[in-house]
Amino acid sequence: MSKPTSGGFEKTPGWLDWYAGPSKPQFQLPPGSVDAHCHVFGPGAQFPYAPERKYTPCDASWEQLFALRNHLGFDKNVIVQATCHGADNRALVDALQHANGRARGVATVKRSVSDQDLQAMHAAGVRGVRFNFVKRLVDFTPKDELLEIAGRIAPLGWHVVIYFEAVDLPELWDFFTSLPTTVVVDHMGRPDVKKPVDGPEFELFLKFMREHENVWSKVSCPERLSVSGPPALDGERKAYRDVVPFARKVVETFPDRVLWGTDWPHPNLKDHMPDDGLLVDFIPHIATTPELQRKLLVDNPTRLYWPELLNGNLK
Ligand SMILES: O=C(O)c1cc(C(=O)O)oc(=O)c1
Repeated sequence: MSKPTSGGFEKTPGWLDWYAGPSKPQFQLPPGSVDAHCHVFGPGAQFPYAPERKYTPCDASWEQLFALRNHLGFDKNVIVQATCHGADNRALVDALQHANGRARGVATVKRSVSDQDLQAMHAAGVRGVRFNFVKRLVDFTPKDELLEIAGRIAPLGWHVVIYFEAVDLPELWDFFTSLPTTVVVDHMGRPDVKKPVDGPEFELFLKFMREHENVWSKVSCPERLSVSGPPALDGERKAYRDVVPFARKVVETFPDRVLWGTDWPHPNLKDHMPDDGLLVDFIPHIATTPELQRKLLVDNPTRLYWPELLNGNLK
């Protein structure tokens, strides 16, 4: 049955709802694993979607997100502000405040944000801001405004999350490399997986990480990047194989600067909605040893989002 969006909103035509009844993963997540990229949507009646949004989703509440966390076997979440909420972070902050310390957040802010707002978000668990360059999702924000924001959040110990398409990296390079904080790339900078993994486009992304030790990457979203499929549905255990060489390359080259997330509730998928249990079962194909898995799922996200939990045991 189709899921609702509340508050009098109407879902974007063709919207795919998140998957109900995901399977239990066969891959056992290491203790302390973090789903480091997921979202909440609304609910619209409580937290209206932003007037400037490019899509209207079905609702996806923190209760539903935390139920998925428990079902899949994650310990914690990093909730990333979804573009359908613009720079209104209330749904995100509400989710963080209901998480009992088990969620941290990445917000979207404008130049007009006050220091008091930033402090309040920090107290709720926000640890970063997201700059989005994907044209179908957001209107353009001038770089001087983004740099000003980066300069203001840096002293809080926050980082910048960037979302862009691979073809735009050359043009954005100078801006990205001028950012003063840790920089986390969403979904590997969206490589075109039809192109060779050792071709010039992906090589530029690897060079970006190699030459800048402050740059991290989420090796997430095979369901978005895959061209050949097959989809992670109906028990399919060989899903998204065309993405594996790209994600593996990043995990193995930069094991201490990679993160993984479900991307639940998977905004804007057009073709299918994955079974999140099977998505978790994709992880051992891209992080092939227990050590790489522990770094990807536990050590790295803990270092970035819960540094206060470290007691000298983690590198
Ligand atoms: O590719 C996307 O459509 C997408 C959208 C959003 C968002 O709307 O925030 O977040 C993502 O991580 C991915």
